[in-house]
Amino acid sequence: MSSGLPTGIAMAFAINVLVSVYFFAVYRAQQRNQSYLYWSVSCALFAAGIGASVIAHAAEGLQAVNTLACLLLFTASFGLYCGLNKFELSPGSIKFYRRVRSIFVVGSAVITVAGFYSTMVNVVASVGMALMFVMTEGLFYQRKSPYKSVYLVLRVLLLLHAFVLFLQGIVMLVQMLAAQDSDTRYLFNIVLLSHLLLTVATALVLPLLHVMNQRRQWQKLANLDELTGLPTRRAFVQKAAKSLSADDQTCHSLLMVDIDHFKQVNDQFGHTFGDEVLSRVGKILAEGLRQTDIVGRMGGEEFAILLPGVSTERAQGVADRLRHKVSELRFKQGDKQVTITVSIGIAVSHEVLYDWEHLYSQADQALYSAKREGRNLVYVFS
Ligand SMILES: Nc1nc2c(ncn2[C@@H]2O[C@H](COP(=O)(O)OP(=O)(O)OP(=O)(O)O)[C@@H](O)[C@H]2O)c(=O)[nH]1
Repeated sequence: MSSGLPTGIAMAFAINVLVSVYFFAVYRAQQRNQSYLYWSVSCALFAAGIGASVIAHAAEGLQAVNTLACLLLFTASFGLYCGLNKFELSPGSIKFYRRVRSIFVVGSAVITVAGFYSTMVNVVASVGMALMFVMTEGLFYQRKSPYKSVYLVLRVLLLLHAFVLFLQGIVMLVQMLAAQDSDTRYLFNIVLLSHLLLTVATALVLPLLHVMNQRRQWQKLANLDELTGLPTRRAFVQKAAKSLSADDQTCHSLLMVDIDHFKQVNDQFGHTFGDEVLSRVGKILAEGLRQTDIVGRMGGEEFAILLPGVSTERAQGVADRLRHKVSELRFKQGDKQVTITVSIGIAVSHEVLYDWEHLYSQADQALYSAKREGRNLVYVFS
């Protein structure tokens, strides 16, 4: 061994032990998220595999230890796959997992058998691990994620490591066939280096991504109304104002929808019944809208719908359809059937960069007129 090799090995060993302990600590802190446990075990196995291969090299002839080292390293690469397969940001399909598990079982058997042919075992292990890293990279393939660029770092490192492992396997095979014994330590150092980069990247990137994703989900939940699952007033106003300020639409229609005599509904049938009414009306309003339309619960029994690029006539048609659909709802209360109605006020912006407050106030006035005129009506602000 050159003087550089033991240093590289010692570093790889130490870093894998450290990262293993670190992942285990994160596993305990992160409500026992299994991905971290897999990665912790995977790093511990890498460290053990590195240790075993050092022993096998130091004492020539310990072929069984060399085989054990290969098995440990191969299992470690499978552990990395398993952790990412369970990671909420890159969940793999069960079918794909079963295939990879079969490859792992077959690969382990082949390594064990190849262990009887001294050098062959290193070739098989190198190629097997390369395959495992390619499979792991496959977990990100075509996956939609808001953190694509961060994942790109991991993907590149996974493929790079797979490539150098594969190269190492090929070089060892050629040497074996040519019965040569030239120096391949430079390649081994490159393998160690690329693995080191991968280990450090997973240790830094994955927990960070996890926290970022959790924060994103909490934000999403905070923007949704618990009862109806629709955006809250704040979230709706934010989205609507953004949509209004976009200059690619010529007009926007805002519909303010309010359940009629909802206080009576609550008083007569109870708050739980009132909640069910709100929930079902929310569903009806959200149904059949386009992707660009925005619906939200403004509070109490009031909802709002913004229809970008929709003129007065079409908005009136949508409002009439919704009003009709709500009036067709049937709520069971004992042996009675209860029906409800809604009033809708419409305001339409005919200018680009129409002010949100302005539009909202006009739709509210139209809604007030609909209520005043007898309810169960659609009224357009004029
Ligand atoms: N069940 C239930 N009731 C709610 C909720 N939020 C607000 N309310 C009730 O909604 C009712 C609104 O009553 P009002 O503002 O007087 O309106 P209304 O009775 O519908 O009368 P009009 O709008 O004029 O037809 C109140 O009784 C509130 O307590 C909720 O989340 N669940």
